[in-house]
Amino acid sequence: MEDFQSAYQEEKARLDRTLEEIEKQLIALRSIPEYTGHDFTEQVLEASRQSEREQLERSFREPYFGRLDFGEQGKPGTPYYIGKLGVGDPGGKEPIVIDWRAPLASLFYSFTGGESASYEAPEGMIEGLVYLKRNVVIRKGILERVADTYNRDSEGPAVSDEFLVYRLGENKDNRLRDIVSTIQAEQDLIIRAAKNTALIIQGVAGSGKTTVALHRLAFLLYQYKEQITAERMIIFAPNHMFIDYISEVLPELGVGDIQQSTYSDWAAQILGLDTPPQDGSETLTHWFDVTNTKLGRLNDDELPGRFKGSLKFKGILDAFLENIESYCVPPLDFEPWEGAVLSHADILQWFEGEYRHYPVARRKERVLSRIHRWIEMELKKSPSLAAMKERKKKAQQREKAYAKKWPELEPVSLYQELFRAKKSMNAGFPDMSEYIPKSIWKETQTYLKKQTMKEEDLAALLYLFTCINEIEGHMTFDHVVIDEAQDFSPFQVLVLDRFVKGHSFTILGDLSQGIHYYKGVQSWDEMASLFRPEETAYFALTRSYRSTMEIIEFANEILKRGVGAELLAVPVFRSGDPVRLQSAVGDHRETSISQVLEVALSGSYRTAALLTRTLQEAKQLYEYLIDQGIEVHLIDGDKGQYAGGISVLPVYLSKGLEFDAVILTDVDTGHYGPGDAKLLYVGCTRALHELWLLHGDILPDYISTDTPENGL
Ligand SMILES: Nc1ncnc2c1ncn2[C@@H]1O[C@H](COP(=O)(O)OP(=O)(O)OP(=O)(O)O)[C@@H](O)[C@H]1O
Repeated sequence: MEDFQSAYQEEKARLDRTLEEIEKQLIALRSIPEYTGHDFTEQVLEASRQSEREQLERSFREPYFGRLDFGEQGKPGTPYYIGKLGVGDPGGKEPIVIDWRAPLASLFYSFTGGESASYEAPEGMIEGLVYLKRNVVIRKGILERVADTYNRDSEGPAVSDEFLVYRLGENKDNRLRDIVSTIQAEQDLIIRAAKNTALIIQGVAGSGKTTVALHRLAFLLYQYKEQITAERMIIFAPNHMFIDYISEVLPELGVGDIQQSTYSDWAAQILGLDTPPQDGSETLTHWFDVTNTKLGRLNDDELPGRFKGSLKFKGILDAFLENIESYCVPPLDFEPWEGAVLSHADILQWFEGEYRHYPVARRKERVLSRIHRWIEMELKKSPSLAAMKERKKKAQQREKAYAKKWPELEPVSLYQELFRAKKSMNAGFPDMSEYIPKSIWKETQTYLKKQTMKEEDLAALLYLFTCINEIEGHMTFDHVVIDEAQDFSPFQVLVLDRFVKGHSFTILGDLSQGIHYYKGVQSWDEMASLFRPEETAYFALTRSYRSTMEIIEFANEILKRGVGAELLAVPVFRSGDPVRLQSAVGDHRETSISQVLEVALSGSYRTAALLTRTLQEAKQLYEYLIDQGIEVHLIDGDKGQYAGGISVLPVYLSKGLEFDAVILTDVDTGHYGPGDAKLLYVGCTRALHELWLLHGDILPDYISTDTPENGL
């Protein structure tokens, strides 16, 4: 207690000094009048002062969160303070606060106890001793908590989890938060991994994948500031609501302007489509239909998403395009008017000779504009103005007709051509129908005729785009994050790689949460095979930070029994209430649900979710609760924003989100079949503190009934 008091006093004094210094710097900066003129250099200087002012203001509220006492070999320990942003000392050599991304700060995360410690600095490996690792909580400039997670002078060599457990026990608000003060060593390795690598991360539910990926972006921007820009980095997330849910982490880390998109939105923009095809609620309802027991047992050739996401489909497109150059140029001379002839041989020479370095769509464009210029030159040779006019009119019509004889070199038209019936295909294109499963070929042909497309077609369309067009500089990325990557297909990633410099990817997901069995991957080897071994690195995160031990153990049991999974989540030692099973059938179903909701929310929890099996049930429950005067939000897959509070949603839409309390309804064999263990696993692992399962008569056999029934 005495130690704690003195540590608190010591930190209080240090905080006062730091705040004083920050204030001094702020006053100095604010005293410089704001520049509003037109001189470019001055404008740049003003922008930099403005950003410095904003950073100092943020540092003033929370200057740092950690202290590390470190001494190089043979030297005594020096205290270093680590914050979300570094604060320089105009008068001294050492910064007052070290940015969490700086090399020395890595020790704060990677040091897990033991005799010596080292970190990689620009000048080489630095070795020494860690004397103290201390967490401090400062809110609005006030010191709230001091907790030592390692002290060389006290008993026990390892770094304690106490502060982490305290942090995890807090209730969450509506958005995902940064974790700079408690990044764990295994997460830090991922955050600081080298840029030009395709990182593939398999992480159990709640292992911090999304959070870590966002921190990695902030790190890369700091570490490679000369080579990369925020605008050229992108996070692909499963839907707009998820983008909204994660939207506060990067600004909190002082990083803005990173693009956040769904694959569909991005693809639509590249392809110039007016509306991006989405996996809307209609498609999801189809694939998550409880009554269709056949759905979970279809093979890849019966699942359009998996077939069109496979490298086999890419092979079909390659074969389709293989000879495209040979049938691009129409096999005839061009004659704009009688007597003026541009031979087929000349046109071919332009297309296959002079312009051969360009992609085909560009070559077509170049050849056609050269023909146009040739016409203009020829027109000038006309014997009279009247003859010239006459020729021009004719030439315009014939030029148009000639251009139409060229195949349309545009991704959507080519894709439609691929699915066209043999008899109506344009000359030269090979018939690939025998290589595409009949049902998929027919279905795709039908909707393409109606000028509609599905999300599953986007990888192929983008691939066609990259085969016939050049990828311009403004389309490329310095780094790409793919979240929920188990739902991405190898073909999607292969196409994306064409837009990414140096295969700089962070690909993260959890195969145990692969509930969209109709698309995505079943093994990470499918992704790794897209890159050379030296370009990839694989990480596994097995520790789960979100839920209590009771919830993790319960969810693990579902995976063990339901899918025979062996790689299970290891909980952080944070204990809570037991998972509760509660019968809620027939007439009592709805009243039980609202009673449980009341109990679950009687504490200090801020967010709760009612997870139903289907969208239809979510809608009904939502109506019922609204009628009861309870304020709830329906999440139906089409919403762009996450409102927090109490949410009602089908379990398959809960992926990626988390809630203080989760109530799963209708957990019985009527709603969850033998193939639905992963779906329930996803639902259960959304809960931070409390989990309730409301059920009918027979529970699925992968639910552990060791958990006692808890009457209300
Ligand atoms: N080192 C950490 N310190 C504190 N909290 C952490 C840490 N790592 C993760 N968390 C918390 O754990 C929760 C889960 O994190 P996140 O959503 O990033 O995990 P995930 O692996 O993407 O989850 P899922 O796949 O289940 O959606 C979040 O509340 C996050 O703040």
